[in-house]
This record gives sequence, C-alpha cells and structure tokens, in this order.
Amino acid sequence: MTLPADAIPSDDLRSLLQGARRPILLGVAGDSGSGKTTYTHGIRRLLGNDMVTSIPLDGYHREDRAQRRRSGRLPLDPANNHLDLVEEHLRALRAGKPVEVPVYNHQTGCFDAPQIVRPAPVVVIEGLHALYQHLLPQLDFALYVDTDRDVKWRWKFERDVSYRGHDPAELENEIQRREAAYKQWIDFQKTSADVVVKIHESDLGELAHQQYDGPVPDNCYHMEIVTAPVNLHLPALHLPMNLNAAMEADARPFMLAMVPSSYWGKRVNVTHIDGVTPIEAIQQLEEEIMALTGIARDLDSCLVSDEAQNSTMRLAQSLVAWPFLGKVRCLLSQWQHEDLG
Ligand SMILES: Nc1ncnc2c1ncn2[C@@H]1O[C@H](COP(=O)(O)OP(=O)(O)OP(=O)(O)O)[C@@H](O)[C@H]1O
Ligand SMILES: O=C(CO)[C@H](O)[C@H](O)COP(=O)(O)O
Repeated sequence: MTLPADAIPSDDLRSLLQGARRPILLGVAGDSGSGKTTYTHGIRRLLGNDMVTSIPLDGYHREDRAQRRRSGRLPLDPANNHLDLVEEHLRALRAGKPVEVPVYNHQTGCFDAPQIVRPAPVVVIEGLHALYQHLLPQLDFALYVDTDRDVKWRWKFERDVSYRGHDPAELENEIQRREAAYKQWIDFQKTSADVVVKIHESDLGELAHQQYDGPVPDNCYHMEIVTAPVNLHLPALHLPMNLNAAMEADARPFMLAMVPSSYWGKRVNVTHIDGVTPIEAIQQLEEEIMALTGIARDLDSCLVSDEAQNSTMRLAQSLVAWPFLGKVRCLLSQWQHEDLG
C-alpha cells in the first residue's frame, strides 16, 4: 500500500506505539537453537525493553521432557502442541487483553506455573510453529530463521548440554531424529515470512576466492537477510564506513553485498554479510534507528546488554529490525488516517 507523504507520523515510534489502538504482533519461527531469540534481540534493543513482550511457544507443548522420552514423540510435531490455544491467545493479545501463558522450564524439563502476560506495544511470539497457517492472520509481521544444520546443531548442542541439562548421547540421538521432523513440520514456514535470515558458516575464503587467506574471526558467519521488496516510508538509513580502514595493514575482512533475487517464486532483495563489520559503522547505523524509535541513550536501564553481541550480528539484527519498524510505521499511519477520517 502506498501512503501519501503527509500520512507519515512525525513523532517517534515509541510515543506512537504507546498510544496505538492495539499491540503489534511479530511471529518468529525456526528450529530449536536456530537463533530466533538472538535475531529479534535487535528490535528489543532498538525500541527499548519496556516496549516488547516475548512469548515462547515452548510452554504450549503437550508433553514435558519425561513424557516425550516415554512416548517417543518430538516437540516439532504440531499435534504435540496446543496450537489451538496459541491461536486463542494471539487473538486476545491482539485485542490488548492479558493471557495466561503456559511456561516450559528448559532447566528442569517440566512445566512451571502459568504466567499472566499483559501485551506490551510489541508482542513477539517465538517458537517452532509461530508461522503456522491459522496463526498468520493474527500476525502483523513474520520472521523465519533458517540456520544451516551443522551450525544450528553446534549451537543447540553447546547450549542444551551446558544450560539445559541434556545428556550428550541422548541429545545426539534426538538431533538425528529431528532432521526429518524439521523438514516435515517446520521448514516450509519460511515461504510465508516477510523476512528470512539464513545463516551459513563463513564464506570469506570462497567469496574472496584465492585472495583471503587469513583466519576466519571468531563467531563469524555468512548471513543472508532475505526481504520482500517494500516501500518503507522510513528515512534513509546509512552505513557510514571509513574506507581508509580497508587499506591499512591490520584491515579486517568484511563483506556486504545486495542482490535482487528470487525466493520460492517471489521477488526478494537479499543482503549478504560476512566478516567483521566496522564498529563505528554499526554504532552510527544504530544511532539513526534510535532517532526514529525515540529510544534515548539515557534509557540505558531499558537497553539489553550488548556485550555478547558482535558487530556483524548487530548489523544483521538491524537489518531485521528495519523492515519491521517500516511495517510498524505503516500500520500506525494507517490507523491515524482512519481515526482522522
Ligand atoms: N550468530 C551467532 N553466533 C554465535 N552463537 C549464536 C549466534 N546466534 C545464536 N547463537 C547461539 O545459539 C544458541 C541458540 O540461539 P537462540 O537462543 O537465539 O535460539 P532459539 O532459536 O531462540 O532457540 P530455542 O527456540 O531452542 O530456545 C544460543 O546459545 C546462542 O548464543
Ligand atoms: O524444540 C524445542 C524448542 O526450543 C525444544 O526441544 C523443546 O522446547 C523442548 O525443550 P527441551 O529439549 O529443553 O526439553
């Protein structure tokens, strides 16, 4: 939809969202350990923690870990989840009503007491089945995280053994059983997403064929942000880079490519990033986004710590957050127009 320029609200997004007629719902699907929480983290950081409620769908599993061990069923099976209850809750949240969310505790493998969740202006619904067909009409924006199997299994294995108390041998066995289940029940959801994040091992060696022979920096991945073309109605967004850095002796590898492409029969734009994004570039980019969202540096208490985030991950998070913020702004303009009309 094309809106006239005067329909674009001039106030910052935080203030507008606080007065919006209803919460905005963002669905995030992908496999376990694919990085769903990590890649929506930017929206939280750039809008402010107080503006976002997250609801993990793991609480809607029908069986806890011990029950699954006995039944042999996997949480990826949609029939092993209360997706009807998810739909009911999304409707309520969209209407601004609180819901009683079931909670799954990954440390114990058991369900905890349910929690009352009141929707913040943005509600993130995150889980294996978040973009299932009957849930899509309740969502305003859909994100899918599609991480290559070796990468996601490595992340999952490390996390599940260190923080979720899984037995390594049992987990390895379960991961193998998950392969086919993922293809059958989860993977197809990417075809409905507004943005897909694809994560591969770093391709620095391949991309700079026979040129780059340095070490691949730690935590460095080749990420593709696949975005359906949109008319963003947002101010220009810059990635300012000091090109001198590329000519100095200690230059670090960084690749950025923007490639119009096609994805499951649809026209898309794909932004590829790999290597180490210069930190000043990402800081300035985030400043520009914060000027739009209206989050101030003095709201530090609302900001989520950046320590664990590397600069290229932050660039990927911003590239996910930006089209989402574009959609938010478009909805707010539409509602403002309707209220005036
Ligand atoms: N780019 C990255 N670099 C390094 N580690 C990463 C990256 N993205 C995610 N991880 C690691 O992978 C693990 C899983 O990430 P995350 O919690 O975001 O996944 P998830 O899809 O939300 O998982 P789940 O649904 O199982 O809770 C985390 O331990 C995180 O630190
Ligand atoms: O697919 C998953 C989504 O995160 C988990 O495996 C599921 O939630 C069960 O958790 P756990 O393996 O810790 O018992």
